[in-house]
Parts: sequence; structure tokens; C-alpha cells
Amino acid sequence: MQQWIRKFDRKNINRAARHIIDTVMLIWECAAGWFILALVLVVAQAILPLAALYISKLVFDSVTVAFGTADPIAIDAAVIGPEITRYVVLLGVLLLLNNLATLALDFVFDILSQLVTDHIYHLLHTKAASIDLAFFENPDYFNMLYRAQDEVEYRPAQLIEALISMLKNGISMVGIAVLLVSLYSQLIVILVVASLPGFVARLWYAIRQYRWKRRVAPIERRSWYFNDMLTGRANAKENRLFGLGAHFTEQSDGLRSSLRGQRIRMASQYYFAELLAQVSATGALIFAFVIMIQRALAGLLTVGDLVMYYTGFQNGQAYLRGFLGGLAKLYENSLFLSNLYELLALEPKLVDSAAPRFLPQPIKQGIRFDDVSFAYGPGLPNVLHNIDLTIKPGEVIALVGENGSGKTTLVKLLCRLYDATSGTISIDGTPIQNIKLANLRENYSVIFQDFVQYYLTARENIWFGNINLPQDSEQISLAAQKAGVDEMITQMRNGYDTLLGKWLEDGEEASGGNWQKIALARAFLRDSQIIILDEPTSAIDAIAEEALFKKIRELTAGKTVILISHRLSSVKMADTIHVLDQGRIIESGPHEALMAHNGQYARMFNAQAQYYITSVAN
Ligand SMILES: Nc1ncnc2c1ncn2[C@@H]1O[C@H](COP(=O)(O)OP(=O)(O)OP(=O)(O)O)[C@@H](O)[C@H]1O
Repeated sequence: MQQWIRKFDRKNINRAARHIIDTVMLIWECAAGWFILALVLVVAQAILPLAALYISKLVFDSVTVAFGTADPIAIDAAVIGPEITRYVVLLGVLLLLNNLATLALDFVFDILSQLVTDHIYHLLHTKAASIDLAFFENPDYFNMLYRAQDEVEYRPAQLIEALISMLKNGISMVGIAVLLVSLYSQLIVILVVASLPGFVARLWYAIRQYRWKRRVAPIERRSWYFNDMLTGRANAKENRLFGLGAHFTEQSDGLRSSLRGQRIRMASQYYFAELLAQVSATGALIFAFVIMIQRALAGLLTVGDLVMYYTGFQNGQAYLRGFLGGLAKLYENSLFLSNLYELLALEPKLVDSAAPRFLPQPIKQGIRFDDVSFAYGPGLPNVLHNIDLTIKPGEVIALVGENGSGKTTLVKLLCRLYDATSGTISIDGTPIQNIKLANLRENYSVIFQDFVQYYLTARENIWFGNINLPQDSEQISLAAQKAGVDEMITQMRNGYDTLLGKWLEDGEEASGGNWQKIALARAFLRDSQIIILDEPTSAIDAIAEEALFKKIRELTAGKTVILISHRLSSVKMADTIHVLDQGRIIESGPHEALMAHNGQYARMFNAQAQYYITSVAN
């Protein structure tokens, strides 16, 4: 118990209170009108049953009086007297109104929940689109995202439900409290004390469940990963060819069974606590009933009073249970929403400086890396060391080197997807941190090796390269021609409006090389000063690749081009080739100079050439 009290400390309460207020504000922001309507209906729903209870007491009393004065045999069902008739009609109207209010509230609650859930998704998506790339390479972020997303479908709805339930039951409870105090004030104490165990059980369970969910997020994500691998398209081929299906299923079953075991253990503890709460509530009801019977026998209560007080106590228990349950649920949901607020509180670190500049059009002096070093995070080793590099405007440069030598990282720094750990990257003398981020990125046209295949139309796939153009711009097919994919697109069922990929109905699948050419077309569409192609032809056949690189200058028309490729024969036309090795530039120069130098580049080039000669000879 002590441990539990420690857990339920002031900090938790403050945090929960803050999140409840935040959530109410959030509901207000996106659905003020519906929220007000819900409140009106809640008040109606709280008052109507109380009024109905009072009217039913009047009916009972009138019937008792009629029993005392009239000959029961003579009482005709059709003639029950004007007073009783009035009460019964009124009772009927009140009950009907109450049912209508309940229905209307359910409907409003449904709409309210959907509006709030959609609004939260909007906030989540806006946040995910604005934060730094670094977040997406960090498991902590994915755990946070998983926790926030896992709950977003139903937590806001539950929170609204809890709020509504609290309000409704709270108002009704006050009415019942007044009624019970008028009979015997201690009844209220019995009511409250008997309801507390249930409240405590729910609160205890909420905190346990919240902590458990935080702890198991990585395991749940792992289990989802196996689910994706088994049900997704990406792994379908390998699963079959390597026979991995059974292995992944076993892994997934193991994780799910461990999670299930933990869940069942927690649930059984909760139901045991709930059972104790029910026992205390039933005991309290019987005890209160005995007191009421004593008072009736003493002549202090009419039969109508007895029925009203007994029903009132029973209802009071339900209202109090509803109120405290609502409070516990509110607390529980606010705890879970803290996952969402934690995510929404993330702020990008890569932001504009106080007075950002714009890139000159055109760039005159070029790009400079001065003594740039970089590590992907605190405590991680540097993957780039003291890079000095100059790229003149209009120059075509190539970055080559073994896997993991740092080529892509260098380009990511230039795009300011990360900031260098030390040293400066500048364009025309201005450090890129001082250039407006949106303007900097507008000036790049980048295709990374892990380019995106959008399961949308071919047109959209290319148009995404420059969404400032109209979607029917002729430049889209020109870009496709440059990338050598126009013919393939026009031959598809709906030409540029053909849906690509097999994700949606009517989609047509493109080959790996054609997907890559479409990505290239996307890069060519963008009217930017700097073009970065990171292994842009890895999936393209050798002839198409050769043709593309031969006319790269023509295709890029005087722009600054950075090429990354492992096929050295393709990039030998670059003005300057920089060879990276373990995060350092070890050689730089045009192809001929590097060959004459007979260093690492010459060794790599000769090795590849040797392979081609051997292949041809065979
Ligand atoms: N997000 C990341 N977090 C931590 N380390 C990373 C991350 N991305 C890359 N690295 C590490 O940085 C180093 C350089 O990787 P980079 O992708 O820049 O090499 P590369 O030369 O482009 O390789 P490849 O030719 O295989 O594409 C590698 O050691 C890699 O493991």
C-alpha cells in the first residue's frame, strides 16, 4: 500500500491534471460546438432521472393513499384518478426525455470522439513531418511514437467518456446526497466509504497498466515487427525462399504469449480487487436498507419514501461508482495521453538562425567543407574526420569509397539533415546554419539510394520533385524523358495516371530499375542549383547507366552535381573524384590524375576493370 501511495504521488497528480486540462483544451479547439452540446445533454441526463425518482415517489404515495380510502375492488384500471394519471404521464415524459438525452449524448459522443481522434492524428502527422531526421534513426523515438499511436484510436474517446460520466454522475450524486442527508446524514458516509475500495482498485490498476505499457513498448514493437515481416510484401519472397515463415511465426508466438501472460496476471489482480469492492458495496446497501426499514417501522417514512430512499441509495451507489470510476478513467487516460504529449513536445533541433539568409542565385563561389567532423550522436565515434572539400559552381564531382566510408553521411550534412559536430559547411561563404532551412533545401535535388516508391500515380511520383508546378505540367514528361522512363510510363494502361505498385487496387508494378528511373525523373524535375545523386543507378542496367552518366552534364545543364557510385567506370567523367576511406578524404582529382597517382582509386578502378575484362573473356 505504501509503495502504491508513493507511486500515486503529487507529481503524477499534477501531470494528470495538466493533461486533463490540455485535453479539454484540445477538445475545445477542434469541436467546441459539439462539446457544449454534450455538456447540455449531460446536465439533462443528470437531472432527469432525479426528477423521475421524485415523481415515482409521488405515484407510490398517491397509490398508498388511494389504497387507504377506496374500495380496492372498485378501483378500475381505466379510472386511476386525475392526480395519479398526471404523475404517471409526467413520469413517462421524463423517462422518454431521459432516453432521448442518452441517445443524443451517445451520438454526440461518437462525433466528438472521431473529431478529437482525427485532430490528434493531424497533430501527430504535423509533428512527425517537422522533426529532425535524427529522431527517425533512434529507437527511443519509435517507442515513443508507438506508445502515442497505439492509444490514439481510443484514448481520447475514453477520456471524453470519462469526463462525461464524471459530470453526469457528479450532478446526479449531489441530488441523491441531498435526498439521503434529509433522511439520515450518516447514509452519505456509508455510501462514500463503501465506494472507495472500487475507486482505489481502479486507480491502482490504471497506474500499473500505464507503467507496464511503457515498459513493454519495445517488446510489443518487436512483436509487430514480426507481424509485418510475416504479413507484409517486402519479406514475402525471402520468407518463402529461405523458409523463414515458421521461424518468424514462432518468434511472434513467443512474444505474444509472454505479453499475454503478463496481461492476464495484471487483469486477475484487478478483478480480485474489483470483487472486494463489490462485496463492500453490497454490504453497504443491505446495511442502509436495514436503517431505512427501521425508520419506516417507526412511522417516520411512508412506503413511497421507503421505495424512493432505497432506490435513491442504490442509484447513489451507481452514481458514485460512475463518478469515481470516471475520475479513475480520467486519470488513467490522462496518463496514457502523456505519451502523446511527450511526442508533441518534441522540437526540431535544426532550426533557422535568428536572421537567416537566402542562397544567392546563382551560387558564385561554391560549397566548402572546412575541417568538418561528425558523429551520429553523443558517445558515438566520428564517422567523418576533418573533411576539407571545395565544390565549384557547375562542377560535377563524384564521391567514391568502400561501404561505410561516409559518402552518404557527407551528403546528409550538406543537406542539413544533421549539423556537423565540428567544422563548417558554407555556400558562397555563408555557413549553412545561417541559410533559411526551407530555402537551402529548395536548392537541392536529392535522390538517396533508399529512395521512396510512392504507391501513387506515375505523375505524382515525379511531380513530388517540385510540387510548386501544376500536376499536368509538361515538365513532368520532360523529366521522365531525361531519366529514360517516359516510354515505359506512356506504355502503361493509364500512362502517367497509372497507379504504381501493388499496394492499392489497379496498381501496376514497375521493375526495380524503372522505379529508380522514376525517382531520377523526380530529381530532374526540381529546378535546383545543386543535384545530389546517391547511387542513382544501382538498379539500372549498365547500358542505361552508361548513357545517363555520359549525358549528365547535358541533363543537369550547368548545375552543381554530386554523384555517389560504386561503379567507377560510370563516374570517371566527373571533374573531380574524391575518394573516402573510413571517414577521411584520402585522394582527390580527375580520373586520369588519380589513375596516374596509382593509389586507392586506381586499385579500385583496376579491380573493377579486371572483373569486366574477365567477364568478357569468359
Ligand atoms: N543513422 C546512423 N546512426 C549511426 N551510425 C550511422 C547512421 N548512418 C550511418 N551510420 C554509420 O556511419 C558510417 C558511414 O555510413 P554512410 O552511410 O555514410 O557510408 P557510405 O559510404 O555511404 O556507405 P555505402 O557505400 O554502404 O552506402 C557507417 O559506419 C555507418 O554505420
